[in-house]
Amino acid sequence: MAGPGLGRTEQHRKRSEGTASALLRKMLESSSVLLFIVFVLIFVLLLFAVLIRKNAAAALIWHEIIREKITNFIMNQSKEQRILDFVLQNAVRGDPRSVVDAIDKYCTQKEWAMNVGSEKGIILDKTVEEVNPSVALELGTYCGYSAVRIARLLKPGARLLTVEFNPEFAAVAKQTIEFAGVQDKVKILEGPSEEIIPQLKKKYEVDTLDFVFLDHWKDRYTPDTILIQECNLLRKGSVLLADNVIIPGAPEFLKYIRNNPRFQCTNYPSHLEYMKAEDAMEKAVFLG
Ligand SMILES: C[S@@+](CC[C@H](N)C(=O)[O-])C[C@H]1O[C@@H](n2cnc3c(N)ncnc32)[C@H](O)[C@@H]1O
Ligand SMILES: [Mg+2]
Repeated sequence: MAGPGLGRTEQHRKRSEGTASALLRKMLESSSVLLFIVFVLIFVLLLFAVLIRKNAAAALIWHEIIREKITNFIMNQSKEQRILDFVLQNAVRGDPRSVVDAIDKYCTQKEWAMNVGSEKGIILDKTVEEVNPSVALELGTYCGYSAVRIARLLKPGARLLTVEFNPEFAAVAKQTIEFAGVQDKVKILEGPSEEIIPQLKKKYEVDTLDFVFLDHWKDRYTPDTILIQECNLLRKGSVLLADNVIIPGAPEFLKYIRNNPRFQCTNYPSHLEYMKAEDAMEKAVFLG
């Protein structure tokens, strides 16, 4: 009688041991899977960190997509609003140079942004001083950084028309420009460049443009340069300056403008705003 009873207990014990070891095995298996995932994640993050340092495209994805979206979500505020807040708190009202410097400081130390930046800004300044325009056009206003940079160099009575199709960016730029005290020289034209350019003559009383700064989406550089010519907005000696011809890059524009006998081109090697990656600006003088 005792034998079979003991056997059942033994069987039960063995079954329990079996279940426990299966559970342990499962736990070990799942924890090694977890460990493997953690290692892969760390490896991907390290790889990405190296890529960010070495590769401008990876850095832009990190700054413009991943980091910016996370920060916007946490702070419930756009990066452009943060740039404006920094300007309002750190620059001097009515002093355009301090506005430019504050934006450069924010974008160097806190968050990357697509302003022309301090290094290429010097090329922009020199070109504006050289041309000394009465009427200037900027394609791509963003937060108003380059608009303030250009406007501060304009002679009395000269004006800058700056085109921006993103209403949020245009609103930030308006406040930046007003704070810098250059609002009398700058007019923000809200809308897509392809719609605004044909309106320049009649609606905005432009005869010809002395200076054009191309800094909007790169695939619009060529069609908008053609449109500007078709609308008879250039005179002999008008100067176009195109930013970011290397990064993000405007190869089609470079091909078009350098092979066009009506333009004389000069390339100014530089670096992508707030980064070490190589970039350049292309100047094109309209020969008539
Ligand atoms: C690189 S950012 C301009 C930066 C600015 N020039 C600066 O240096 O401070 C480009 C801007 O062009 C605007 N944009 C792009 N394509 C456009 C178009 N076809 N018409 C009007 N705005 C455009 C974008 O919304 C963006 O704000
Ligand atoms: Mg640019």
